[in-house]
Amino acid sequence: MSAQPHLKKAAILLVDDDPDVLLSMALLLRPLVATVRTEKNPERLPNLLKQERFDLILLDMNYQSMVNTGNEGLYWISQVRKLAPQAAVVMLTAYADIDLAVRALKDGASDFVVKPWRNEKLLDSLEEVLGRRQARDGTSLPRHARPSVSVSPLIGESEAMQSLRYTIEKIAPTDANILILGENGTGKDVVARLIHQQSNRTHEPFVAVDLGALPETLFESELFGYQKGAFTDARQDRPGRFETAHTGTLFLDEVGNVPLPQQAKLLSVLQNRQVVRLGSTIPVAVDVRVVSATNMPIYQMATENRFRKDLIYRLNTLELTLPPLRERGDDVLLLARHFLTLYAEKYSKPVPQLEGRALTRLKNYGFPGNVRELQHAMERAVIMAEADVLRPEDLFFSPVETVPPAEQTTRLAELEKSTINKVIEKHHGNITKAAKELGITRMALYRRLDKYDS
Ligand SMILES: Nc1ncnc2c1ncn2[C@@H]1O[C@H](COP(=O)(O)OP(=O)(O)OP(=O)(O)O)[C@@H](O)[C@H]1O
Repeated sequence: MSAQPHLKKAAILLVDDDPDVLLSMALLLRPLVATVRTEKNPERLPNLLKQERFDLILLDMNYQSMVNTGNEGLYWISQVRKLAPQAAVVMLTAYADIDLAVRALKDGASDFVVKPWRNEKLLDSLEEVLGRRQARDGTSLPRHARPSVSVSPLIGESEAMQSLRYTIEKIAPTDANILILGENGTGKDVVARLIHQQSNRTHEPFVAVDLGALPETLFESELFGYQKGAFTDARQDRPGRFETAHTGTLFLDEVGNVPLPQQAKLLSVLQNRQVVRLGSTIPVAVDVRVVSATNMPIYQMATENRFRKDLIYRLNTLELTLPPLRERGDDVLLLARHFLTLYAEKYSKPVPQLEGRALTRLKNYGFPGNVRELQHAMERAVIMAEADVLRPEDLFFSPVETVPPAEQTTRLAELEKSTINKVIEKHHGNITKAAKELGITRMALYRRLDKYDS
């Protein structure tokens, strides 16, 4: 165990306009701290704090470019407290500024360090501040580490779901890599988080990467990190997701979308359990449990040489397949009621009742978009429902899930055309009355009729 366990996991930002101070602090801290950033110009703080989350900010009280009253320091404490309330602030002050340091403490700083500092003393102070902060708000220190990851409840009492829950309980604590298969919206993300939550790594980081949304060009820098100068925009060293997930769980979502050349790189990191940041030659050991997920037919892809078999074997020490919603029997109703209650509360509406024809419609629908589609349909129903009991018409199942876009447009146009014809027939060809019933102007109705004629 490291003598400074909190420092080891922390992300620290150093702000001082003296480059020598920044350099010597960074040299001292880098070997001991997970992430160290330095910033010369305090004006950049608001931007930096929006982009990144820090556990501790070491802030100088005086800046030469400004009036030397120490008020700049106090001003910046107040800004940090607003923009990054989770971060502890430690002030750097000159010996003569002790009164000011005391004011800084009153304004919310956690401690102060007097320049010139003694290295051991500085490290002790930072470690102590980080420890106190963790005890206070129960957050563990690395950016992504929380006592437990936030997980939606896994609802379902069908046999398939009960057996899934049992399997998760059994495999979560094993540390084996897990591949989760299943159609879109079946709950792969929820299950990945649950596995982390029930694992021995629960207090360590859970880091999720959507590989489907990651452009090929960013794959390496995002996953493996980079060293300052590795490419034009690499202004600072940055750890990748593997390093950030160190000692925790890395969730590789949409792993089936990774192109072959990147698959080789991923495989090599998983085999060697170390990453080399872009622009560096020094390997960094990483201890991560990898949970991955995909809705692609990954085994078929392997037979077609579109996915590496050896990579599958690294990922699927254990494998889970989530059943589609249409195979979960009455779970559809449990989930529907769960989402109706959830959204009724969110939108401050009464919980609509689900019975009769609406219930039948729900039971008979196939849910190609699975739980996500059901969730959206229930949210919409809560917003649109006009009575206490839902009607079948209140249940809108997205055609997007079932019909390709071109066909949808044609279908909508057909629906519109037949509705217009029916209304005109009903009014025996009286365009004024038909337009009124349709809620459009006569001109608009004529334009529609022209369009259908052409
Ligand atoms: N069993 C469940 N109980 C409650 N909510 C669920 C359940 N399964 C899924 N959900 C909810 O449905 C939505 C979709 O789930 P999730 O994102 O986990 O699916 P996914 O399989 O990862 O989808 P994709 O393949 O598109 O990434 C989420 O809002 C999730 O909270």
